[in-house]
Amino acid sequence: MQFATALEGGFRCTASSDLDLSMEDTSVSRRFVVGYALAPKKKHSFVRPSLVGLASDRGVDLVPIDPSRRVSEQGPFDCVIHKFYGDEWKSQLADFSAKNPGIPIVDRPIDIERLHNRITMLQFVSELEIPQGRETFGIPNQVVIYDSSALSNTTDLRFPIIAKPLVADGSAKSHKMSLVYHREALLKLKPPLVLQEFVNHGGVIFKVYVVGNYVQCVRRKSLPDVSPEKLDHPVGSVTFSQVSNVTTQRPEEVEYYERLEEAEVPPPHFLEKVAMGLRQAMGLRLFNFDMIRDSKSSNHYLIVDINYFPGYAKMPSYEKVLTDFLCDLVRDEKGQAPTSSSAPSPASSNLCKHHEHE
Ligand SMILES: Nc1ncnc2c1ncn2[C@@H]1O[C@H](COP(=O)(O)OP(=O)(O)OP(=O)(O)O)[C@@H](O)[C@H]1O
Ligand SMILES: O=P(O)(O)O[C@H]1[C@H](OP(=O)(O)O)[C@@H](OP(=O)(O)O)[C@@H](O)[C@@H](O)[C@@H]1OP(=O)(O)O
Ligand SMILES: [Mg+2]
Repeated sequence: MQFATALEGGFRCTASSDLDLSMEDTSVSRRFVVGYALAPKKKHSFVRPSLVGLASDRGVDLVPIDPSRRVSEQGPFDCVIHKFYGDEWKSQLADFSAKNPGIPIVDRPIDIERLHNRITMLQFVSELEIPQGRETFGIPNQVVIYDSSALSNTTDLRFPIIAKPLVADGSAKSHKMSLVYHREALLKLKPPLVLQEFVNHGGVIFKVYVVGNYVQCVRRKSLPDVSPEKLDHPVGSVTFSQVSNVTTQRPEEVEYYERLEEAEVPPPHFLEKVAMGLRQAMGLRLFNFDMIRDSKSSNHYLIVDINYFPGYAKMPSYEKVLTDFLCDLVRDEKGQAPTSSSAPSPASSNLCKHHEHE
């Protein structure tokens, strides 16, 4: 049974058994060290002074891991968070884990890897067994293409189609997509690809951020709808990349952004069900998913993408949400709370309490 708590636009789903847990009885005072392994760009965007400061005030020190050295020779860490790709990194973590079996690694590379392939990624959504209520969800019709010869054999899909690289490994190439208006244009694409039906959705995408049991939905810019007339597009296809990450607003887009801010977000109880279902199915605690509302049916939603360790800094109050998560993680693993630098007595420290925001 889950509970949802309204919190600054997001909500926290709490397993009922967690509700009795109290942080008041911490008997040992000590600080906790969270090691983080992130690429420079991610480190810059995520490990902001505001996060480091809040975590530190709550007894958690964020310490960088140098990926070029053995992880097991760094630290000691009470927990590791990471976003890196490749076998070398995986074997580093395996070595660390073997030597430090009690230290949580968020999350397991084997679970993260399923998000690096756009087919296995969305299989989680298709397999989710959640009683569908007023709101329903699914994924767009899609096929995987391994070979150019298969490009002429995609009669099951309706145009326009989005062609996405099969591999989603964080490289610039893996974000390069094409919106394809007609069949001849398909033949120019380079497999391996996923061809996905483009679904008109009013130009708004919902990014649903999950941090453990916490869920927050934000609206973002998306591709505009394609009218039937536009299918006669002379160009055949257009390429685009990371539309939802665009930060500059052009003057002619003022009206669009006003509408974006007013777009109705999916109901919290629905988001909670999908988010917690995915969290459980994937075994991941740090991710977001991109969801669009089908313009043809006001209650039908499609999940088009799932990202591991997304750009949390773009989420309002991310410092608090992430600090709560790290405090809970340490508490759950160690059975004790970290000690706040500003709270002299551990007994008086309830800074990591589950429901302090209520
Ligand atoms: N099936 C679809 N129908 C309509 N629009 C779509 C569809 N799939 C993707 N889009 C649009 O294309 C954008 C990019 O798609 P997607 O999220 O799969 O790419 P990505 O590069 O992995 O994104 P991210 O930046 O989130 O990692 C989405 O944000 C959305 O605007
Ligand atoms: O660029 P940002 O940090 O904001 O985060 C983006 C993140 O880039 P980074 O992890 O390399 O930083 C992307 O990861 P890769 O697919 O490239 O691995 C992907 O998760 C996007 O969806 C994130 O944007 P958001 O979905 O939150 O808008
Ligand atoms: Mg996306």
